[in-house]
Amino acid sequence: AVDRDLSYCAGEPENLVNDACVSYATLERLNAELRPSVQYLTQNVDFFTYYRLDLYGRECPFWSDDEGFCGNRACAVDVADEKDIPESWRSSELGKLEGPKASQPTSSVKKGEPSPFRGGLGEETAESCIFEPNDLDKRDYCVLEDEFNVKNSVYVSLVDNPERFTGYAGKSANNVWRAVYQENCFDAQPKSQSSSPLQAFGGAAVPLKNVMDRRKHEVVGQNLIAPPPEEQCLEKRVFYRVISGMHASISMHLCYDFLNQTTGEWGPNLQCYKDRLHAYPDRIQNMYFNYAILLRAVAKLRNNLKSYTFCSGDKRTDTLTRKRIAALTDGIASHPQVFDESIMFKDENAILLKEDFRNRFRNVSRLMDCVGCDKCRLWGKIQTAGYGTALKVLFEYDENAQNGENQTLRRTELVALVNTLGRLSNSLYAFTRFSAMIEQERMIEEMRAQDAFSKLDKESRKDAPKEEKEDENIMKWPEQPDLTGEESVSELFWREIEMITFALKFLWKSWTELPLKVWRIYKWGTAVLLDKFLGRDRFRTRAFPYKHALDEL
Ligand SMILES: Cc1cc2nc3c(=O)[nH]c(=O)nc-3n(C[C@H](O)[C@H](O)[C@H](O)COP(=O)(O)OP(=O)(O)OC[C@H]3O[C@@H](n4cnc5c(N)ncnc54)[C@H](O)[C@@H]3O)c2cc1C
Repeated sequence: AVDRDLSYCAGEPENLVNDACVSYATLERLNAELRPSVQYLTQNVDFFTYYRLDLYGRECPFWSDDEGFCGNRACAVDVADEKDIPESWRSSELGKLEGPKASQPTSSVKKGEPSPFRGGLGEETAESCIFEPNDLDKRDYCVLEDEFNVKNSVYVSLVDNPERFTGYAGKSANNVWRAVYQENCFDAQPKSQSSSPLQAFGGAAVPLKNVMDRRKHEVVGQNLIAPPPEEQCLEKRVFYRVISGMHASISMHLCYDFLNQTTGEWGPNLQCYKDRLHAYPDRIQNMYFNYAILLRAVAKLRNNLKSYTFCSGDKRTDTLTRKRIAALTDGIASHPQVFDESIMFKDENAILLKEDFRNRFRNVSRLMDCVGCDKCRLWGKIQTAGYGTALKVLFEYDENAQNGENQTLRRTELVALVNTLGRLSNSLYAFTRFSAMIEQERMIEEMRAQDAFSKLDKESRKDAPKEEKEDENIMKWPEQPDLTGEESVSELFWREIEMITFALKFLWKSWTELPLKVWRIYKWGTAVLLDKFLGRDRFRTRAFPYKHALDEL
């Protein structure tokens, strides 16, 4: 087990997060600075607090798992009432659309092109507010929610459905995690579509048995799949870090917002944290790594988001939302870059490797339909979409492109990206809280040990002979070096003064203690006489209270 103070946060450059260009300490500082901004966006700004998704309509494309469904109340999702949603996002508005190609004003739709929409949207509703293409763009790293699918999609308030402990566990959860990690088993030579254990996106679903046969990749021990060795290429290491960091962040949340089944109260569960994360510093490192790549992706969107249409139906709200997100992107951009994506996908296999990477990540996002708990599925989908969007921005976007050259993010992507950053920000915060609890626990244990020691010490002093204790009260003559005959007058004078002072103190002490001593001697004498009179021989063992003084004489 690694404690925070052993390997983390001691400053740069020794404590860099592997494969990122930033230390733990810097990421923690950044999080302290940016957290209020991220919290505000994800808790208070409508654009980021509602997510539209097909929560119940999609079947797991890889296996059938009828028994894996979680029936706990904590697994349920409260669906938002459409009345609470800005008008331009409602089904009635979405229903007016036909095509998938509506675009943000900054995208590459050329002037004079026919409108992609069939129905009139009303003056207040920009086309860009309602688009959500339902076909996969070749640059996408995840299979996005089809917001355009009016029939099956629902709006969910992310504030009312926080990610936390649900009790979802067992075979179903384990199967999903196992399949997610198996996406990391890249072949030696990247292939474009078919090298994934689940078959790349678009391929036929593979039965679970085949997926499970891949267990040969596993190591017996801590992780479901061994992390790729350091000598493996950066891209494969990054893939693993992203999924392991996401898993760690989910575990962090369920441990931090845990249901105490005895008291019915929600709160941090330190043992849960110890079991799942504290003992595995690599998992925590991957969580920090994810925070770094999310920060970099959001910073890269800085220019892009300046002209984004937020579609609340109210221009003032849109302007405020834009200002809020600009405060976040500017805040990140005011610090040195924390991750350098430009060094990835550079060698001769780059194109195939990137396609393989993308297909595998799409499969991870599709696996979220196999999660048997609604709440977990909701947050699983948001986070895979958030990481998918971050990867797309990192590897497909040009930071310095002019308006319109980069593909504009869909609402689903941007909401997922910012909420995933919010999740990681919370995870880092929870990590510092858990670390503080562990430190507190260590200090309490130390104090207990000290307490036990001093009790033992007291006991042994109690058993020591009384005379020794009383010796402490004896005044000792000041120690003075022997006279050599060469002392100066002033030295002799001060020696004398010291002796006189001591003698005066001694006299004072003797006089002030005299009544107490007389009382003690009187008590001792009467007790001895009484014992003698009663014929008891206890007086023989009764020590004279000033025996030591007599001994000295
Ligand atoms: C997508 C998804 C979302 C979920 N969301 C929630 C939720 O919101 N609330 C909730 O209560 N439960 C949620 N769960 C369930 C939760 O993640 C666990 O699966 C469950 O609590 C059982 O935990 P476990 O101890 O069996 O280990 P799991 O977390 O299931 O892990 C399985 C195995 O993976 C390995 N492993 C664990 N963490 C890492 C890591 N970071 N890096 C590498 N390897 C690792 C270990 O070998 C471990 O034994 C979710 C599950 C999934 C698949």
